[in-house]
Amino acid sequence: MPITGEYVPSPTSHAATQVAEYEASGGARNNTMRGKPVVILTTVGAKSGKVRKTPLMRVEHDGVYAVVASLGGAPQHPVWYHNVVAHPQVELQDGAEKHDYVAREVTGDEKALWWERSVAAWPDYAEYQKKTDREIPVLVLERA
Ligand SMILES: C[C@H](OP(=O)(O)OC[C@@H](O)[C@@H](O)[C@@H](O)Cn1c2nc(=O)[nH]c(=O)c-2cc2ccc(O)cc21)C(=O)N[C@@H](CCC(=O)N[C@@H](CCC(=O)O)C(=O)O)C(=O)O
Repeated sequence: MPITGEYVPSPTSHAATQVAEYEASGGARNNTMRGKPVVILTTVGAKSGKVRKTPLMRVEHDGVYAVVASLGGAPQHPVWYHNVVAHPQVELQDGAEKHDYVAREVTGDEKALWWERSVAAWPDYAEYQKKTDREIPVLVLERA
């Protein structure tokens, strides 16, 4: 079910700009970070109910995606993580394709597998985890 409601762009200008250009070009422009592919996650605000869109590194395996709430290894989770926990029905745009997904946080062996896939896609995740005592959450997104 597509997410509807008032879209409020990120206050982080580079993120808001990346979302705008990515969406306006059907995923053809501003779709990478240092040459690696980026996806756009659409969530519903946990408190505001507003529509939020967040550029994230692309982690995918057999049509299943993972999103990594790294925030560069900051001590706190990114705000979008709380949105996904509160409203697991999300949308993800990967290039020209945008679909509905249901997100769930993974733990244990499943998290270890997806963490390996995440670091393979974006090696900096390993550095981020070394920077913080916070365990960086990984959420798996399966087609709704
Ligand atoms: C600044 C803040 O952003 P955030 O949700 O914490 O997300 C921070 C970053 O993760 C976000 O900027 C990412 O896009 C950064 N980022 C990545 N961040 C990651 O965590 N992982 C990545 O893999 C990643 C890749 C990436 C690639 C390209 C790029 O340009 C950015 C990338 C924000 O949007 N705050 C809003 C609130 C947003 C919000 O969702 N509010 C909720 C409240 C939620 C609550 O407080 O419970 C609501 O509306 O109800 C505000 O202050 O108005």
